[in-house]
Amino acid sequence: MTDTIAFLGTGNMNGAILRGLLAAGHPASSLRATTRSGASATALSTETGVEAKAAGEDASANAWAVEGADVVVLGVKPVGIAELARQIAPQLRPDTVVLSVAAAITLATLEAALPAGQPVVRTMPNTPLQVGAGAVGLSRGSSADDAAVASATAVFGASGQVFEVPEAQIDAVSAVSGSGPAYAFYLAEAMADGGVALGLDRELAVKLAAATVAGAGRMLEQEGVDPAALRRAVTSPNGTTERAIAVFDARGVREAIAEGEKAATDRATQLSIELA
Ligand SMILES: NC(=O)C1=CN([C@@H]2O[C@H](COP(=O)(O)OP(=O)(O)OC[C@H]3O[C@@H](n4cnc5c(N)ncnc54)[C@H](O)[C@@H]3O)[C@@H](O)[C@H]2O)C=CC1
Ligand SMILES: O=C(O)[C@@H]1CCC=N1
Repeated sequence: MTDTIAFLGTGNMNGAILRGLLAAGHPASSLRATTRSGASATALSTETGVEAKAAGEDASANAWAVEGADVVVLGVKPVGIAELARQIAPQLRPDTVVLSVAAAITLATLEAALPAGQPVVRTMPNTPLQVGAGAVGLSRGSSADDAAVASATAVFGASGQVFEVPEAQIDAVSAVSGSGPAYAFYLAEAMADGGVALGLDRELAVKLAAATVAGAGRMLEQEGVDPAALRRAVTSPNGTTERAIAVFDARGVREAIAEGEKAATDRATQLSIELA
C-alpha cells in the first residue's frame, strides 16, 4: 500500500525528495507539504499538484499535514527541527515514522522532542534525488524497527541509493554525499572559469564544464565502478591531462578536499552540541 507522506518545511531538500517521489510515480494525492510562506505553498502546489499549506499564514498547517500520515519528513533548518517535532507530537499516530533530513540533529534530540516509543529515522539525503540519482545515509532510532526503516527507505528508494549506517558515521556521510553535490558544482564553476581565462566565451565554457561533469557522473553510475580507473583512462602517458593532474597534485587539491570534508564534520559536531 502507498504510504501517505507529509513534508514539513518543503524547501530545497524536502522539495527534491518530493519531486523525486513524484517522478518515480508516487501519487501526488498521497503527499502533503508545508512551507513557511503562502507564495511558496501556492507555487509548489501549482508545479507539483501536491496539496500544500503555509505554516506562516495558518498556524494549523503542520498539524493538518501530519494528521493520519504514515511518514512525516522534517525538512526545516537544523535550528528549527526540535521545535517543529514538539509542535507536531500531539498529531502523530504511535506508528507514524518520523524522518529528519537535518544535518547535526541527533536521534537523541529528536527522540526527546517526540512521544516515547515513536519510530524515528535520522537521514542525510542529497538534492540529486530530484533527478533520480540521489545518495542517502540513514540511521534508525531506538524504536524504529525493520518496517519503519523500510518505510523510510521507500521515501528515497525510487530516486536514489540508500545506505543504513551507524549514527556515529552520519556526519561523515553528510560531508561526502550530503554536501557533495556542492563540491561537484564548485568543480564545474572552476572548470568554466578556467576555460574563460583560456579565451572561451563564458556561455560556452559553462556548457562544456556542465556537460563534462554530468557525463562523468553518468559514467560513475556503473555498478562497482572505480573512479581512479576512469581517470586513468583519460590520462594518456605524457599527454595533456597528465600535466593538469600533476598541477592539482602539486597544489594539494586532494588534501584540500579531505580537509574540507573534515571541516564539514567538525561543523556538524559543533552544531549538534549547540542544538542538543
Ligand atoms: N540543501 C541540501 O542540499 C541539504 C539539506 N539538508 C538539510 O535539509 C534541511 C533544510 O535545508 P534546505 O532545504 O536547504 O533549506 P530551505 O530553507 O530551502 O528549506 C526549509 C524550508 O522550511 C520552511 N519552513 C521554515 N519553518 C517552517 C515551519 N515552521 N513550518 C513549515 N515550513 C517551514 C522554509 O520556508 C523553507 O521553505 C536542513 O536541516 C539541512 O540540514 C540535508 C541534506 C542536503
Ligand atoms: O550545508 C548544510 O548544512 C546542509 C547539510 C548537507 C548539505 N547541506
